[in-house]
Parts: sequence; C-alpha cells; structure tokens
Amino acid sequence: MSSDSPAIPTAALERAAQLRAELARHNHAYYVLDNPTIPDAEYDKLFRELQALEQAHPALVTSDSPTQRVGGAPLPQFEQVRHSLPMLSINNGFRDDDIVNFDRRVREGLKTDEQAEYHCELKFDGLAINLRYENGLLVNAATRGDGATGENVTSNIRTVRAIPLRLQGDNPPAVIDIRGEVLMFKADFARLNARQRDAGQREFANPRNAAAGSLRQLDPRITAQRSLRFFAYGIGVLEGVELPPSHSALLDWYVQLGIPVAAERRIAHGAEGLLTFYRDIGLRRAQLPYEIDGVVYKVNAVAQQAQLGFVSRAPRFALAHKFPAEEAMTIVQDIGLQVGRTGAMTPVARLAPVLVGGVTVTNATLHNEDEVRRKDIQIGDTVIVRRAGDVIPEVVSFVPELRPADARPFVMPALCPVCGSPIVRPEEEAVARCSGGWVKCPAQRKGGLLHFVSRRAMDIEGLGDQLVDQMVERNVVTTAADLYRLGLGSLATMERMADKSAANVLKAIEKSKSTTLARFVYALGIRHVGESTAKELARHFGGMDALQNADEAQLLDVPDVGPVVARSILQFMADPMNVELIAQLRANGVHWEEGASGARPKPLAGLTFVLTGTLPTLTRDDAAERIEMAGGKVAGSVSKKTSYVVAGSDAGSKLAKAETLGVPVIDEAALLDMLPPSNESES
Ligand SMILES: NC(=O)c1ccc[n+]([C@@H]2O[C@H](COP(=O)([O-])OP(=O)(O)OC[C@H]3O[C@@H](n4cnc5c(N)ncnc54)[C@H](O)[C@@H]3O)[C@@H](O)[C@H]2O)c1
Ligand SMILES: [Zn+2]
Repeated sequence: MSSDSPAIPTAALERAAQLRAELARHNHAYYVLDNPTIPDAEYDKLFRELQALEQAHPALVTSDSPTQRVGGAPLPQFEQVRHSLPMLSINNGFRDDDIVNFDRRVREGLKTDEQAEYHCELKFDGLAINLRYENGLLVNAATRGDGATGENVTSNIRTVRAIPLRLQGDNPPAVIDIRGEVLMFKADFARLNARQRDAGQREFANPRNAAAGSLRQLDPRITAQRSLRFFAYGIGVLEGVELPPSHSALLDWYVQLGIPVAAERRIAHGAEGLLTFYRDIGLRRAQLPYEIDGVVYKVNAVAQQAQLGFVSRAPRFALAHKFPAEEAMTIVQDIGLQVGRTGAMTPVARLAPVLVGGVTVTNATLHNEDEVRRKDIQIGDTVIVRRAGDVIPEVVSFVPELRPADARPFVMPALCPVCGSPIVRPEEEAVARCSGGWVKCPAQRKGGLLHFVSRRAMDIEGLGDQLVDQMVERNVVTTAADLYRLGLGSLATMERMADKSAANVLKAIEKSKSTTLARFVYALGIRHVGESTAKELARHFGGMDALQNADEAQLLDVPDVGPVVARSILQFMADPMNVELIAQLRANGVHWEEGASGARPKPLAGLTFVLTGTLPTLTRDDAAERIEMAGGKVAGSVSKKTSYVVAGSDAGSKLAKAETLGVPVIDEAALLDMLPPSNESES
C-alpha cells in the first residue's frame, strides 16, 4: 500500500469493515463451533462482495481479511500442528464462463495454445485433513485449521476405519503427507441426527458440520461412534520416493497403498471436457451416498502445476466448479396446511420466492406439528430452506438473529381448512388428521385419487393434479370406481380438455384395468401399506379375497407386516365402504392374474440383479418387478454380491464395474429366459 494510492470512499471503507466483521463471525460459527447460522450461499455472497470491493480498491486489503486467509483458527483445546506445506483452499467458479476463463488462464500461464489436460474429481463436502505416514505407519493427523497451523486429531483419526494405520506394499515412502477429506455419508448423518434428537442433543446442520464436529472431539470414544469416511485428493511432503508425474498417477498410487480414493474421477481436455464432467456428475449427484458441493478440476501434469503456482490462498492450477446451492435463506410469510389422502395435516411454509438448487421455491414442508415446534419455526422468521435433488423443499431452521418482534408461532386449527371437520390427533401419533374421511373431505378424495392413478399404482397417464381437482370439485368423480364409468362427454367438459386428450385419458383408464394384484393393493391407499408391503401381501395371499378375509395372525405371517400395519389393513377391510369400492372396481373391469397363495414359483430366490442401460422391451420398473415377483432382488449398485448385471444399450459405469469384478453380464433376452412364463400382458 503506498501513500499515493487513490483515496477510498468512506462508504466503501465502512462496508468493507462491516463485511469483514460479519464474515469473521460466520467463520467462527462455521469453522470453530461447527454450527453455521446462515447457508453457504449467503456466506459466499458476502465473501464475493468483499472480494469485489477489495478488487476495486486494492488499498482496502488487509492481511487479516477473510479473502486472504483460509478457514479458521485451530481450537486451543487441541495440540497445534504446524503444516510443513500450507493447506490451501481452492478458487470457485459457478457459471460456464468462469470455467472457460479458468481454462484460458491456465493456457496463458503455460504459454501454450494446446488443449490443457485436467483431472476431474468431486468436491467432497467435509473437512480437509493431513495424514502423515512415516515408513508406512500413520504417525499424525491434523485438520487444516487456518492453513498454516491445524489441530492434532491423531487419536480421533485412528478410530476411522476407512483410514489405514499402515500403508500397503513393501516399499512405503519415508515420509508422506496424504491429504484428503473426512466426511460423513448421508445415511450415517441421518442416523446420527436421529440419535442426537432421541438423546435431546443438538442436531447437526449438515453432514459437513457433523463430520467436523465428530472429528474435533476431545474424547476419541465419541469419534469412534460416529461413522466417518475419508477420500484422498492431494499430497503435502513426500520423501524417499519420487512424486508420480501426474495427479491421476498420484491417486492411482494411493489406491495401491490402500488409501480410499473416490471412483468418480476422470481425465478431460479443454473447457468442454470440464463442462461435460460437471453435467454428468450433476445428474448423478442425488444418487451419490455422500454430499458434494461441486466438482474440482486440476491441471493433471505435476510439472505444469508447478509452472502455474499459487495465489495467496489457493493454487492457480485448480478450480472448484460449484453446483447451485441446495440451501437458501428466505422469509416465512405464512404457515398453511396441506391435507393429504389420509387426512394428514402437513404444515407448509409459504415463502417469499427464493432460488434453491436452480428452482424458484415458494412453499416448503414443515413435515408435522411436532417438527414445527421442535424447530421453533414462526411466521415472520427468516429461515434456511433446503431442496436436494428431487426431494420436496423443506424448512431446515430459522436464523435467531433475524427473528422480528412480531413473529407468530404456528397453531394447529381445530377444524380442517378444506371441509370443516374436526382435526384430531391420537395421543400416540405425530400427525394430526382431518376426521372427515374421503366422504366429507374433498382434499382427501383428491389425494386418494391422485395416489390411485399414480405411476406406481394404477399408472393412469394424463390424469394430473388439475384434472383430478376439477373432477372432484364438480362431483364428476367421488371414488376411484367412478373413473371407470367416465364417458367422453363428461371428460370433454373439463377446462382445457380437448376431445383428443379426453380420448387419450379414457384410453389410459381402459388400459389400467389390466393390472397386478400388488399394484391394485398399493393403489387402494391403505395407511402404512407402501409399494413393497403391497408386493409382499400380493405374493403371500395370491388373491384379493384371501387378503380381504385374512385375520391378524395371517397378516402377521407376511414378511414386512407388523402389528401396526396389520391393524391398519384390518381396519380398512372392515369398512363397508372400502369393501364396496373394491367390489365396484372389480365389477367395472379392473382385473389381475390371481395366483395360488404363496405358491408362485421363485426361480430367482437368492439372486441379486443390477439393471443398467435401456432394455429393448421392458422398462426398468417392469424388469425390477418381474425379478422381484420371481423371488430375486434388485440392487442399485454393483458389488461382489451381485449375481447378474442386466445390461441394455448405453450401459455406463455399472457395466465397467461388473467387468472388473467379474460379475456375469446378461441381456434382456437372457433375463426373460430365467423368469417363469408370465400371463400378464406387457403393453
Ligand atoms: N455458512 C457459513 O456461515 C460459512 C462460514 C464460512 C465458510 N463457509 C463455507 O465454506 C466454504 C469455504 O471454505 P473453504 O475455504 O474450506 O473452501 P471450500 O470448502 O469451498 O474449498 C476448499 C476445500 O475443498 C475441500 N475439497 C473437497 N474435495 C476436494 C478435492 N477433490 N480436491 C481438493 N480439495 C477438495 C478441501 O477440504 C479444501 O480445503 C464455502 O463454501 C463457504 O460457503 C460457510
Ligand atoms: Zn377435511
């Protein structure tokens, strides 16, 4: 900073100071307390604003500015570890432009016009760790801390089973710093939070904070109870062995050393190659068992990495390409109620519109009355909304600092907002319900019908939300049985319904008459009877009459059916209106193939299948259903336990995995040969 630098406007000075203070507060909550109060996207906004201010007025930059530093200070309770080589952050990109610019800067830095070679990997959402091995033995583990000094968490890391205490192979390096991310898988996170809740303890905001909180425990026995994982992605000091020439070779070497490396990684060339990887992973993100917040691109050749070097807090040879944030902040304008098909009252937050995960969200579920109370969400609150993958948006928490004086708690009304029947809540249940039943409550009729026609139930295409709404409102349809009495005349009078689409709907209704018992049972919408229970019931009883006449003991014989489910089925079947509905549906032509009870041949019992690619005639769901009907299991990913991989066209990584594991790969024809002959019509 020189004295002749241009004067900085007071407003900029003040704003910068304000931003720095605010960011410092959030850094403390995030890095030290593992308990952030605002979503990352909000933090990033503040961070970028400060960056922009500092860029416009370079004299504003102070050495302690959050833009110049990494992470947060180490906790004093831990012994401090000075990193031999600093542990840095990575620069972020969000838009395609940012990636194109990164690629251009890389080529400029390398002084070449040739396409650059990159290693593409995932950006794991956990915390960075440095593992030091000496002569193959784990001697120290340290968190990133402020990048220069981290916390010694060796005894905690020793409890993480994914991290080997000794490297594989005969010639381990004298010294190696293996760097990577400690993280918690989604399923383990859900289990941990359920346990915390039951124990009346603080829940973690997300898997990242849970991983950090679990690792930075003073008592390693607590860490040992938390399922932590590890993926390696980098290196610090290396002595006694030559560094592999590329990043991909380094990770290959790690695999040989017995260090976990995520399978999703790839070499790509040029900006186009990077963007293709980004889109690919984006499509699979929700299916990954752990959270990622983006992907990372690294120039692959180590010599080129050295040529490009570092800026203050990050390398020039790497870029994190972030996904649209799955969490955002907005205001709860009201809390309404949605009435489900069983009368369940779901409180729904009406939100000031906000962009989450690339989609504008105006409603988010609050799940049930108890959840609203537990999370203490009030009308007027500023809340964090989360929308991950296809999951419906939910309210995660509120921001205490931003609660207005006139915030109002939610009160469950006494009467159903749709039909005016009393709302009841049995003591042992979490859910309040409208007591009107579908006879009195149009909301329940609509919900029931939508469930009946849904893809996994009777699969009637073209009968969407709005059409069902109209049919119920105009009393054209009261029960599912009425659907099979619809004529072109009554359908064509519905709004926005051309003759042609009316004819298509009728065709779809007609087609749905030929179904399976499992689908029919599921479609009835019996409480607690989901798709898999319906399948078990169909398999066990073989026919509808047997199921309708089953007593409690017989029901309890069915795998998957416990006392609660059995009672719910008995109640449903004892209701004369339901008996009448089933009879009418059958009288109107709904039919399925009945089998002898439990006697269906199960030639695939004990076998596990994985489906991949597009099969020539069967849809994935059909194929899975046929396999399950024949006693087989269908799994989502290939492992040594997989019996067969059924591959169609455009089969991807699962096929490759099957080949490396030596799992037999068959086509649809071979699968059909293994199945018992079917009388069910396919089309
Ligand atoms: N909500 C809040 O209050 C708050 C406060 C502070 C920071 N934050 C969030 O923390 C992040 C900034 O923290 P940061 O400096 O750790 O940066 P970062 O997390 O965005 O990126 C750097 C880190 O990425 C990790 N990483 C994951 N996969 C990697 C891979 N394949 N290769 C290399 N590194 C990989 C490493 O741990 C590395 O330290 C931002 O997302 C910010 O929103 C939020
Ligand atoms: Zn009602």
